[in-house]
Amino acid sequence: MEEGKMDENEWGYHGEGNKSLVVAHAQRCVVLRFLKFPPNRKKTSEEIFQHLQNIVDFGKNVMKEFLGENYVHCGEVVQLPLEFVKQLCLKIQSERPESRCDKDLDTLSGYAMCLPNLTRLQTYRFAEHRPILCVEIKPKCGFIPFSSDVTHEMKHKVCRYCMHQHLKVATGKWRQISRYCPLDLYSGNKQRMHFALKSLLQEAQNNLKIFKNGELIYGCKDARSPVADWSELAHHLKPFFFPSNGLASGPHCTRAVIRELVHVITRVLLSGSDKGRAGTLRLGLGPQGPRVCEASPFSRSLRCQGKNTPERSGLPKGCLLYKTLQVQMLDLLDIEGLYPLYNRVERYLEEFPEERKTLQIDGPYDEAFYQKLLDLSTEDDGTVAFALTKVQQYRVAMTAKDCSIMIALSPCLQDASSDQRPVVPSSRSRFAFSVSVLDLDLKPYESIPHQYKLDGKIVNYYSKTVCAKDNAVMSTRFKESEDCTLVLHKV
Ligand SMILES: O=P(O)(O)O[C@@H]1[C@@H](OP(=O)(O)O)[C@H](OP(=O)(O)O)[C@H](O)[C@H](OP(=O)(O)O)[C@H]1OP(=O)(O)O
Ligand SMILES: Nc1ncnc2c1ncn2[C@@H]1O[C@H](COP(=O)(O)OP(=O)(O)OP(=O)(O)O)[C@@H](O)[C@H]1O
Repeated sequence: MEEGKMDENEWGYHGEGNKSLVVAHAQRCVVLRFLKFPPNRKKTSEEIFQHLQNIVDFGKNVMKEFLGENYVHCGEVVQLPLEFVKQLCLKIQSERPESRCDKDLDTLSGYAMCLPNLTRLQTYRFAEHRPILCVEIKPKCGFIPFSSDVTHEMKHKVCRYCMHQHLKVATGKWRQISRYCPLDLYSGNKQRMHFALKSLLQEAQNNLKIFKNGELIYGCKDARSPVADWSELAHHLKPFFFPSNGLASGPHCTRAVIRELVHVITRVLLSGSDKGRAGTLRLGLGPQGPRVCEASPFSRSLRCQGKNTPERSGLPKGCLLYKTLQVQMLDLLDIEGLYPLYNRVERYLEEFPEERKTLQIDGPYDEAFYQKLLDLSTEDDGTVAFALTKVQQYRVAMTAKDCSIMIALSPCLQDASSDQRPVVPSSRSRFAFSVSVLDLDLKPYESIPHQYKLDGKIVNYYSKTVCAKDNAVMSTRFKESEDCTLVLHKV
């Protein structure tokens, strides 16, 4: 960043999550990511710098190793003029969704992360003039816990996302239950993946966003957001998928465009485009746990039709979904098995608080930290070292369960070379694409008790409320089995 030249008018609000807020440069292909905090919980500049540096180090030393260097963009910590940050904060305030305003942008430290704008195709420093479509997916946890420490039988049948949906709707976070199930997306089975993506398009929540030329055109901010409009989305997408064809508008056109989008995204997700040195995933965790979630409308529909559970097509090893799932599976013990180990570390730290640094609880997230994560043993020898390894693996797994995948697509001519970028065909066009992963901030050690409580709350709510009313729920998720069958055939 050229400090003297920072002008807030060159930056615009781009998006935010629970812990950070992102602004994008109008011309250049970069974003600034600021931390956010509750109004009365201010941190010192030094603490904020260290927090951001830890995020960068964790990306470089851990996530790049696990996921591959082409997928992970760590960025750098930058120091900005305080006046610029203050003015920027005032400028963007009105664009922030109300539901995110419980936290304030950090305007006091002057530190932020500078990252490539992942809604643009990577490899370009400057924004391309060619149109660019970008789909952001937050896939969440793609497996059902296989740990023998799980005490709630329901957790072996229904995935956390599907159970959590019910609690989220009950507490007003979202308006209606989504038909999306992460296990369908991670299945590697094209039909299931199509179903998962179409379900995300129907009920995006915070799991799907679509950007055109860097601008958000689809996705909801909170439960008050208007219902998604597919015909408007199709209007935006039509020039990408049917560039020279006078496909009439109307429901037929909308369906055709959405189908193209779903098919292209599935192909990209199954591609192993990572040709970098790293990404040789050293975990090698095999498929474990059930293949399907009993609450997924897809598997329910198959059962209604008297069919067996779908074949496990499996994800290709090079693809980002496969690698992400492997990192998620570092949660070997489930929170139920992990929590007593966390308590062991806590007791140790109460006795020897000065050891917190040696144990690398708050960093540094270096090569040594990474190496310890590769120990997959689950034999508890009663030591603090064992407990600590499992705690750190759990934090990394939780990070992978909450990250997002960005797919940028740019149309390329039928015969043009793709500048060595991978290309995905659709029926009527071709796209150069890039896949990246974002929000790879290591989950804090302190969040473990919260995770433990939340887990119990999600399962108890689901078991007591939803299972008791199973028939009623069936009718809200998909009215009739024929209806669901129809949807499966259409995609
Ligand atoms: O616990 P979950 O599964 O609800 O995930 C939280 C997310 O909610 P979601 O279910 O995706 O709507 C939540 O997302 P939203 O703020 O709801 O968009 C955050 O990503 C949160 O992470 P952090 O505490 O900010 O680091 C996430 O918390 P972590 O559990 O990943 O710490
Ligand atoms: N490098 C990037 N390029 C383009 N857009 C980005 C980039 N980083 C983040 N974003 C956008 O900003 C949004 C918020 O960022 P991010 O997910 O990192 O926030 P967060 O607060 O850490 O999220 P969470 O709620 O999961 O904790 C993302 O959903 C994405 O749309």
